[in-house]
Amino acid sequence: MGLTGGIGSGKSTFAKAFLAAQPNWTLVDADQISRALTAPGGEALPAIAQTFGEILIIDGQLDRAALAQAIFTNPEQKNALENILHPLIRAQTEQQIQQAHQRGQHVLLDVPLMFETGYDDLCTQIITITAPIDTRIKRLQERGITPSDAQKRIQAQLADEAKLARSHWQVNNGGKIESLENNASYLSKLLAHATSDKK
Ligand SMILES: CC(C)(COP(=O)(O)OP(=O)(O)OC[C@H]1O[C@@H](n2cnc3c(N)ncnc32)[C@H](O)[C@@H]1O)[C@@H](O)C(=O)NCCC(=O)NCCS
Ligand SMILES: Nc1ncnc2c1ncn2[C@@H]1O[C@H](COP(=O)(O)OP(=O)(O)OP(=O)(O)O)[C@@H](O)[C@H]1O
Repeated sequence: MGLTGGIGSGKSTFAKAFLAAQPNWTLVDADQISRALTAPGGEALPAIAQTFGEILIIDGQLDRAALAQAIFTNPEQKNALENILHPLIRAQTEQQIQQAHQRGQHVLLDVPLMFETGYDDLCTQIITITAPIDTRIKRLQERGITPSDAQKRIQAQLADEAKLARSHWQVNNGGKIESLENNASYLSKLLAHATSDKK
């Protein structure tokens, strides 16, 4: 089952509530995989240093804010970073999905760039979380992301309308967090029932 939505839409919050209701499901999270690849000692760091300069890595730690500033203001730099990271993220995602299936678990696959990077091929159905852009910007601000940085990332992503045209389920997260959690729990039960004889 695929899960997507623009930055700050509520994917992680939804995933947590979805999984809490279904112990036989596991989360595969492309953002988490990407962060592990770029954490100290991460597999992608040497190539990032070579392409963007050693200056971006301080005491083994990637300067994520500086790299974000570089890629979200320059499409060529964004391509260069994606060319390094996306094949590695894809390989690890497929590996984690395979391992989960071998354990007999169903997978909730959280990928912010689901359609942009063709991960929809891996999914039988896709849930898209939506919320008005100004609401998302406000929520992201509480997480320390400035409105202008949030706007830049939103502009680098497929619009909600295009995501919804290729999705099976839309969950609106324009309201209270409890309402998102209730919808996640409801949908997880519905989908677990529908997929009870499949992986
Ligand atoms: C630029 C980086 C270092 C900024 O790190 P930061 O800690 O600020 O953000 P984080 O990785 O937690 O991502 C937060 C959100 O930003 C958005 N985002 C990240 N990368 C991209 C991208 N290439 N295009 C569009 N949106 C993106 C996503 O909505 C994501 O959920 C980091 O996002 C990165 O390495 N991006 C490239 C890899 C990628 O494409 N990841 C996202 C999909 S798998
Ligand atoms: N309905 C809501 N009301 C208030 N705050 C919310 C609501 N839903 C999510 N949030 C908050 O908004 C922020 C973004 O939510 P979350 O991390 O779940 O989104 P995301 O889509 O996973 O984000 P990202 O794209 O950055 O990975 C979090 O701080 C979360 O606690």
